Amino acid sequence: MSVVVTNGLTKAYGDVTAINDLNLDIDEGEVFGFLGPNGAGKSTTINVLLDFVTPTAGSATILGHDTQENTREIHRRIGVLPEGYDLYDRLTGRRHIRFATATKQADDDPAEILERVGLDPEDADRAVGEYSKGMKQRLALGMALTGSPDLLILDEPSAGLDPSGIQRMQEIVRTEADRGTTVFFSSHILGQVEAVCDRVGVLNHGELVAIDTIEGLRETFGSGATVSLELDSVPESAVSSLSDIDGVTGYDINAQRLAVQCGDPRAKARAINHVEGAGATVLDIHVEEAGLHALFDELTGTDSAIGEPEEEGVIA
Ligand SMILES: Nc1ncnc2c1ncn2[C@@H]1O[C@H](COP(=O)(O)OP(=O)(O)OP(=O)(O)O)[C@@H](O)[C@H]1O
Repeated sequence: MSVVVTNGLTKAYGDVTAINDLNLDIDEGEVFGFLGPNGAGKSTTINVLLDFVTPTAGSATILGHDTQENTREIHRRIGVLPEGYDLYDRLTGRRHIRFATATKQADDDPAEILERVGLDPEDADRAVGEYSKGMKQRLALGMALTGSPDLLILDEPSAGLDPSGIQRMQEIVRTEADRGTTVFFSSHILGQVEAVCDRVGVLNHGELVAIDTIEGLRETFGSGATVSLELDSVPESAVSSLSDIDGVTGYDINAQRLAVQCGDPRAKARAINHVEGAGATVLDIHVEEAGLHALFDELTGTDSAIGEPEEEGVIA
């Protein structure tokens, strides 16, 4: 069953087209990564889905309801972790969860939810004004989880989280999906999306430039792999016609090591057979798949290495 559907969804702010003719169809239980650099239109899409912003053209449905007509019913059945959430400094974490639970007319145990997002029982009774950024983010995720939502909309869910918080958040996302919840996971961090998402839509300047699984994107955009062969010798005949092999896009020679760039997965075996056919003995093989960075740089025309935190790829 389709849970999120957009048809030609478009939103312009004056001369700026924030999203243009967006067509999405996201299934029940799917974790859908919505990936794009800053200003791509991710938050605008979420704001339109939540009916906080009126589209200029097109329409959208969530759980079969028109987003502009059945807003109340939709909001009752979804959990949202927005980018700039509002928390009340003077209220405790527990009160926030109680408030979210009451709004959804649910009966969640606040202690269970707080434990799930990794907030200690002592912190549950502290005023949120004393919380760190990561603790606030955990609480906001907990609020989104109340009422066992059919759809979770998460905007940059890892913001402010430490590595264990990120791991916990990712586990929650997968657990929710396993129980049938659809997750709309918006982020500009490649590693996050790759770690949890079944499918990815890449947004750039308001346009959906690709939509597929990560593996599918790799195949379609042919970012390929480099096969490094350690040889006993590098006969001239082994390299002279290497570029003629279907799917081989280039090569480098460094002493006895031959690195062959393959745009097509099948080219790897062809290159090895070719080299052996020319009389060389392959002593060792190392295959390096093209990084996701190259793939997304290609899709968005950005340099994802810029502003990259230690372990994450960021499109910036
Ligand atoms: N209220 C607004 N008024 C005018 N322009 C806006 C408004 N909101 C968004 N925009 C413009 O729409 C475009 C898309 O912005 P949006 O916030 O949706 O991007 P994003 O992908 O969420 O970016 P980020 O990753 O930085 O949060 C940008 O060019 C932005 O300047």
